[in-house]
Amino acid sequence: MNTALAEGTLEQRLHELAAERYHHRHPFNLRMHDGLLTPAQLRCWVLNRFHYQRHIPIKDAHILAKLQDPAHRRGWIRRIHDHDGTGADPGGLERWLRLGEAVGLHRAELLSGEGVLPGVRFAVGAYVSFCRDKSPLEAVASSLTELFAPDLMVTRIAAWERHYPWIEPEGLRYFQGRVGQGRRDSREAVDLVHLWTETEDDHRRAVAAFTFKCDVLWSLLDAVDHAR
Ligand SMILES: O=C(O)c1cc(C(=O)O)c2c(n1)C(=O)C(=O)c1cc(C(=O)O)[nH]c1-2
Repeated sequence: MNTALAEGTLEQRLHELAAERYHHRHPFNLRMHDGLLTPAQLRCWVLNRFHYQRHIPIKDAHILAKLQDPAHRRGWIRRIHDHDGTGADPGGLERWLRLGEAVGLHRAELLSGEGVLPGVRFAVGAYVSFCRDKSPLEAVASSLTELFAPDLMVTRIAAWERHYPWIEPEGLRYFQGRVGQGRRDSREAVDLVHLWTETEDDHRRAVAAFTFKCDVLWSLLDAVDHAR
């Protein structure tokens, strides 16, 4: 496959798919951005998203174990540090716990995992299993939804500041820090996917992995949206 052509085609296809299927279009996110969620609904989202969040370093450890090149492992291991913390940085999971407190949850509630909805458990479990069982190309390609997460977080930060002033500003720190990390991580993942995409079939599998991940994120929000 012509490399330049393949790179342009892959990114174009991901943008087309994201426009249809990425969770920025989910009705729950649209209501969040319009300021229509109750405090209880926002708390439900934060608690259930923590279940996703705490499994990100676990799925990244599965990916790390597949990488043969030390330079690739050196890059990927940073993702685990970003979430779990290192040195003076408490890490993204700790910032998410503080987000929980800012919306009125106790960190013990988040850490216990009680209250995680069945649909969220299934969606997150499917993502971890996918990264454990599939090829490095597919596992890394499934992270490419992160190409679209930073813009969504910028929208979310503005919407929270405007519509939910009862949330302590400290709660926004996770998203504020994640915008830059997400841009960097997704560019690195794009480079790896390009490196490993040699055939039409590789291209098809990368696109399928991205589509699967859009469905994971969408299913998670479906479960939260239907919670009573
Ligand atoms: O808040 C969001 O909308 C959102 C989306 C995504 C994503 O698109 O996968 C991630 C995150 N946040 C996030 O915070 C995060 O750490 C993250 C890691 C990954 C991944 O697949 O490796 N996605 C995402």
